[in-house]
Amino acid sequence: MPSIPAGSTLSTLASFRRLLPYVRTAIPPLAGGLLSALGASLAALAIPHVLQYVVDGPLTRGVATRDWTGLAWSVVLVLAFGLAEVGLVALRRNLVMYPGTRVEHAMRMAMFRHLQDLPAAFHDRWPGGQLLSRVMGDLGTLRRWLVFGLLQLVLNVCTIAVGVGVLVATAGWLGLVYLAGALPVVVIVYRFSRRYRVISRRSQDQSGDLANTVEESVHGIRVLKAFGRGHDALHSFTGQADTLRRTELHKASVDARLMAALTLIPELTLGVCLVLGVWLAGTGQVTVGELVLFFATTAVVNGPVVDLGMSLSMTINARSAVDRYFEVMETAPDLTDPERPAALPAGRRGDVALRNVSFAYPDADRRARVLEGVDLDLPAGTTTALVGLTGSGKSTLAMLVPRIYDVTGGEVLLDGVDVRDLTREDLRRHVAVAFEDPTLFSASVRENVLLGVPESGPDAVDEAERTRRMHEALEVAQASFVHDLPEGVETRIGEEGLSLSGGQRQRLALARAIAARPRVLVLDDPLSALDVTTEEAVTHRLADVLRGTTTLVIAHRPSTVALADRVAVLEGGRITAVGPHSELLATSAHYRHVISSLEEDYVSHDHPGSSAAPAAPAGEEVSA
Ligand SMILES: Nc1ncnc2c1ncn2[C@@H]1O[C@H](COP(=O)(O)OP(=O)(O)OP(=O)(O)O)[C@@H](O)[C@H]1O
Repeated sequence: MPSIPAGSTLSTLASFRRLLPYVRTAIPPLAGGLLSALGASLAALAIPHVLQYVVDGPLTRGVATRDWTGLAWSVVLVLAFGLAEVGLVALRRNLVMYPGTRVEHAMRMAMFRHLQDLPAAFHDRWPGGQLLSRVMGDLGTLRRWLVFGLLQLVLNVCTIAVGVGVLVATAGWLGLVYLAGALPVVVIVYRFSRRYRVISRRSQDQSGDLANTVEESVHGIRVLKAFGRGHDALHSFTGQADTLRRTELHKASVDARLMAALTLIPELTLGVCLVLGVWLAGTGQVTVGELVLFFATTAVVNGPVVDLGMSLSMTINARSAVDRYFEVMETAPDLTDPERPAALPAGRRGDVALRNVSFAYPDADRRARVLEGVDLDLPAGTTTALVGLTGSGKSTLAMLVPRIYDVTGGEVLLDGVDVRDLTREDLRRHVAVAFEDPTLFSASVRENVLLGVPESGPDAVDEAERTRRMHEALEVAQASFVHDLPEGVETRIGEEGLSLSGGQRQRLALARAIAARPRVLVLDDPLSALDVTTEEAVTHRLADVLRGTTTLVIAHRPSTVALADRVAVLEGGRITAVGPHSELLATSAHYRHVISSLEEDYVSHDHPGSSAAPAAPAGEEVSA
């Protein structure tokens, strides 16, 4: 499990206070809902008073005087209070329903936005399932608490307070005896809260882990099937599901013990009160009507005492949900826009320069730098292939240009401006990326390809131009297969393009980068899944399109090197040589070594039986 914070040291009140910005607009309707609920409770508490009046008044006198008017009025009053209770409960439901869903929606949107702003290092560390369970499950828990648990908690406490006040005022000692029953309740509730909080947090974390396992298994279903590991995945899932089940059972048993105590203690107290009450009435210290009022009121109060358990557990679950939500929200997005963003100079066309760049992954040892003192110029309009042995840091270097990660030291300049001084929007507009492992979204081919073409804003591109760009990009990327899809470019492709082949997905990702018409194109081995013929066709067309665009292409295959004007060699975290392919072959032993290992990989893994000849730039001979 990565270093995800567990639990919070904040008090419950301080923890909930963080909700204020989201619930502010919901406070008036929620308060209205609370008042309606309190009104309903008061109406319920008023009914015993009418009963006392009936017993001590009309019932006693009416039998002797046959005056039933008072009794009739009492019946009308009981009916009126009953109807008021029902009406106020309905009003409460209506008042709280919409604000609750609004708060949930706003918090969900805020979290999603925040997740987009969080650095790639955060997503390296946090499993998707944990985030999913926070965005979905925890916010659902919080909504239910806001519209039900919170109101219920306040309502229960108020009803109990008013009810106990009425009991003490009605029957003095008898009321105090009832109140004494609250002492063990307070101790039990305190101990329960401490215990339940730990279990509640554990259960929510375990739900997140389980969601993560489902996500990983579904995502990697092909690998699991290919290696016949479905059974192992099921085994691991069953283990986690069992652990969660045990935690839930533990939670339920702690909850049930509280419920039992909250049911038993008031009943026992009531038994003592009954004996005492009968004696008090027998000795004339209270009237029969007062005794009826007392016990009818305890009947109203006992319900909220029992419900207190449920509203408390809902509150504790909600508190864990709030903690889990803010653990994500309070993670600072370190890839932020500068306060005073710089503008790219007009008339320049994408010079990229890396100056004394060093980089270490956030969780790695600071001394274990992947890059150290990298200096590299990518002149505007040129194509540079980046080569190096596996693990030498090529992808890492490429990710520094679009600020997927920020440099640890040094600077990356785009047309002389540090990329950290640009807004991310500006940067994304000018730098497009295609990765080896392309992600496509559950959307149409058109939407996927045009992802980087702005629809609105100062650089908005009109619909006709968007369509033109899409067709051009699809043609360059040799992705004409989209026209054979059931609805052509309007066909929705599955999550991450799972319904397409690896090569088809790569070509769409490449088309997406091309359609964005960036100043700078970063291609991380974007042709690796293509067959020889398609690769040659794409390479040929790409060379035309790349003219005028500054391109950094990570080469895992000799053929990709063929695209480049120059080659940069990454070795031991540094750029050790830059120059045309032929020059490097003559001067750099390491380059020859890298190229020969690329050729070996190419022939033995990718294209057995083929030679590396097409890979070499025209007129060059590749040799180790
Ligand atoms: N997210 C990450 N967190 C920590 N270390 C990482 C991360 N990604 C890569 N690394 C490490 O950084 C080093 C460079 O990785 P990188 O992917 O940049 O190499 P590469 O040259 O592109 O490799 P390949 O040719 O195999 O794709 C490797 O040692 C790798 O283990």
